[in-house]
Amino acid sequence: MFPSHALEIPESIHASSEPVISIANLNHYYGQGSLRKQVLFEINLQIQRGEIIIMTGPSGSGKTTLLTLMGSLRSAQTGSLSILGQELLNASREQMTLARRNIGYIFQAHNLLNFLTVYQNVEMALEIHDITAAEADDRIRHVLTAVGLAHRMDYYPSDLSGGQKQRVAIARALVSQPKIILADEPTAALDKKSGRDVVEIMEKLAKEQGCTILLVTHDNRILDLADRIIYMEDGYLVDRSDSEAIAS
Ligand SMILES: Nc1ncnc2c1ncn2[C@@H]1O[C@H](COP(=O)(O)OP(=O)(O)OP(=O)(O)O)[C@@H](O)[C@H]1O
Repeated sequence: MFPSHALEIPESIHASSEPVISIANLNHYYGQGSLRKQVLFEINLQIQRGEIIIMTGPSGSGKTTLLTLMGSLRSAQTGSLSILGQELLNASREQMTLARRNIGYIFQAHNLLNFLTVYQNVEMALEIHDITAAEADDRIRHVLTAVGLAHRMDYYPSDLSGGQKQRVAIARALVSQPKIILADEPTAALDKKSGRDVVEIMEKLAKEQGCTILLVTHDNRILDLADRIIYMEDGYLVDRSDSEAIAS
C-alpha cells in the first residue's frame, strides 16, 4: 500500500502551464507475429488542466485502447505518454500503479459491488489513500450530496435506477479528488435527461476540484458539454473543435 502522495507531481503541473496529459508519436499494436495488428497510429495529443475533452469516433477506431493507455491500465509500447509529468513508456509496475492513484475511472458497466451500500462503495475508493476516518466520512457525504444521493447512502445498488448507479460511480471516481477523470461511455445505458445530468454533475465537481476530464462517447446528445472534441478514426486522431463537423 502506498500513501496517496507517493507519486510526486512536479510543481509545474500545479501551475497549470504544462499539459496534464502529453502524448507524442504513440503507436499501439495488439497480437504477436503474423497476427500483430496496429490499432493506434502516430497519436499526438496535449490536454491541459481543467479541460473537458470528449473523444468520439466509430466503433473499433481505438478510443478505448487510447483511454486505457492514458489510464495507465495498459503499457505504452512506442512514442511518449506522459501523465502528470510522469513518463509511462517503459514505466515499472510500481510507477504505473502510482500513476493510477491520480486518476478516477468511470465505465459504462459501473462495477458497483452489490453487497455493499452506496456509502461503502464510495468508501472503498478511499481505502488506499492516506486520510483519517473523519476526513473520509466528510468527503463521502459531500460527494454523495453533490451527486444528489444524500438520501440513498444506505441503499444497495440493486435498489437504484441506472442513472443513480452511474451517479454513485461518479461519486466513487471523484471522492479521492483525482487530477484526471477517464470515463468510457458513461451515459450509454441512460436516457437523454439522465445522461446529461451525469455529465453535468461530473463537470461541476471537476471544475470545483480543478480536475481534467476525458470522456469517450458515441452519445451526440452530450457533445456540447465539452471544451474540445477529438475524433478517432481507424486508429488516427483528428482534432476538431466543432461538433457539427462530426455530425456531418
Ligand atoms: N485485447 C485486444 N486484443 C486484440 N485486439 C483488440 C483488443 N482490444 C481491442 N482490439 C482491437 O483494436 C481495435 C480498437 O479497439 P478499441 O476497443 O480501442 O476501439 P473503440 O473505438 O473503443 O471501439 P468501441 O467504440 O466499439 O468500444 C479494434 O479493431 C479491436 O478489435
